[in-house]
Amino acid sequence: MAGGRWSARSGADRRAGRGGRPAVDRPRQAAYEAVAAVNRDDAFANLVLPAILREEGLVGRDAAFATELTYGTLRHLGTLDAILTAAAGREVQRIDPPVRDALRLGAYQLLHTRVPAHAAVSSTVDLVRTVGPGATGFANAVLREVAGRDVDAWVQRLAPSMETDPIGYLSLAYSHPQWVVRAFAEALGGDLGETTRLLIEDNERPPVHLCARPGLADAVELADEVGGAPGAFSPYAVYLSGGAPGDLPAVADGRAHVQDEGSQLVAAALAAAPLEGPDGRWLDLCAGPGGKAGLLGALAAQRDARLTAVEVAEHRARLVAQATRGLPVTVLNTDGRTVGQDPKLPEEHFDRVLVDAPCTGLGSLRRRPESRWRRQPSDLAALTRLQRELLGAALRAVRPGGLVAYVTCSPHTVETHVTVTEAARRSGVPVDFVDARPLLPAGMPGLGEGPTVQLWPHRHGTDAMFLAVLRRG
Ligand SMILES: C[S@@+](CC[C@H](N)C(=O)[O-])C[C@H]1O[C@@H](n2cnc3c(N)ncnc32)[C@H](O)[C@@H]1O
Repeated sequence: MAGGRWSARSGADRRAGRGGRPAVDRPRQAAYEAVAAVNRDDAFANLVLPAILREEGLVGRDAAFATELTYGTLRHLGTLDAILTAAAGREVQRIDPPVRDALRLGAYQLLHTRVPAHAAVSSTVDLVRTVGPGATGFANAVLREVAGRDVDAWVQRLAPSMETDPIGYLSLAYSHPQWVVRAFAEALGGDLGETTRLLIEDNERPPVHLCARPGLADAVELADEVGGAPGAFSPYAVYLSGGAPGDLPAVADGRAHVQDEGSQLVAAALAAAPLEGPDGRWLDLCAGPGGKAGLLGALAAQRDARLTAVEVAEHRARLVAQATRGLPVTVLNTDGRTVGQDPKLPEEHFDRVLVDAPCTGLGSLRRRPESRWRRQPSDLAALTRLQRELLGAALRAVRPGGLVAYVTCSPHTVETHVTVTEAARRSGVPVDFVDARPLLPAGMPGLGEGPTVQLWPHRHGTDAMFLAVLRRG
């Protein structure tokens, strides 16, 4: 990622106005730098923003405001761009990129925050003065036009009708690419009301969840310790109300790790599935950075089992080793598809296998504000091929009678149902679906007809994790 490039000019140079007076306040400057790095350099907001906040020495309310502006602007980019195009009278893509990013931040403040309109306009014009000095008059005029309506009125003016073009309407109104809206609607059985609730949830700030590692921490006690609340579904989950989770002693000393509750549930489901015969050899075929391996490793420790955690990317394999220190886990930095070729990955050897496959990540858009704009439908072909190959390798690795859990953090049916059905069909081994619903906590609502399970942000407060559990015959 190219996040380091944001600081090519010093903060003082960028901020100095006439007479050395700081022209732009530091949180807005930081948000601008982050949004520009994401749009210009393909940086990731969750990596670049913390670096900028550190470099600028922003903490507390200033850091929170910069974060809100950055994430909000990136999430709402589609709607903001449509509005800016209309307000500017020209395609937003034809506006000079630094001025365009400043306008996006200004429009976000006008339409989605309580910042008074005059402050949003004047601070953005100040910003434009430093990044595109010839465009201050243009920026002022565009933002005054934007400020003339609230966001609902803009959507009403610009979006197609919900009756004749529901996907187009939802895409513009809730700032998701059309192909993503279509994929969500399909995965939700065509229910556009539910699709709308999902899109709204995707634009919210996601909560931080901790996983209290079984045998090392208790969720209720950990919730008391960190001032959080025990999770609604996972017995290991703790909901944090705020603050930096990395600073918590429980995380620093390995009793807990940061992990979405949905990820906890699908990993724990593999461990909970009934199994006859030996149960000591567990395999995680796509382990980096080690969230699910951390939970499975802790469960393995309680059951005298050992987890082999495979990760193809070297730096991510190192993260897995860090995340599983002290647990009965062997980390292999290799390609999971080498089952049967790598002596450490023999065929018909493992009792329980997790394939947490690389995917589009459309189920965790809340956490990665830029990813909805970066992902393309054309990504699907290569990803689904890799998913099929990895699931095929898992089915070779598992012993007859053993279990394979196939997991994605995407609800796209091509990555979920189609991949599982195709991989099982091509595997050449007998495979049965295990009903995954009873493997999740009793009473969990909205789990559908089975045998697979799809979790949803708007139904469960989790990422949209998909789970299929297969038993090799
Ligand atoms: C969705 S992530 C896994 C997340 C992880 N299970 C966790 O809970 O932290 C998929 C991982 O698979 C890895 N990967 C991609 N292709 C692979 C392959 N052929 N063999 C093994 N790992 C692979 C990626 O580098 C990435 O770290």
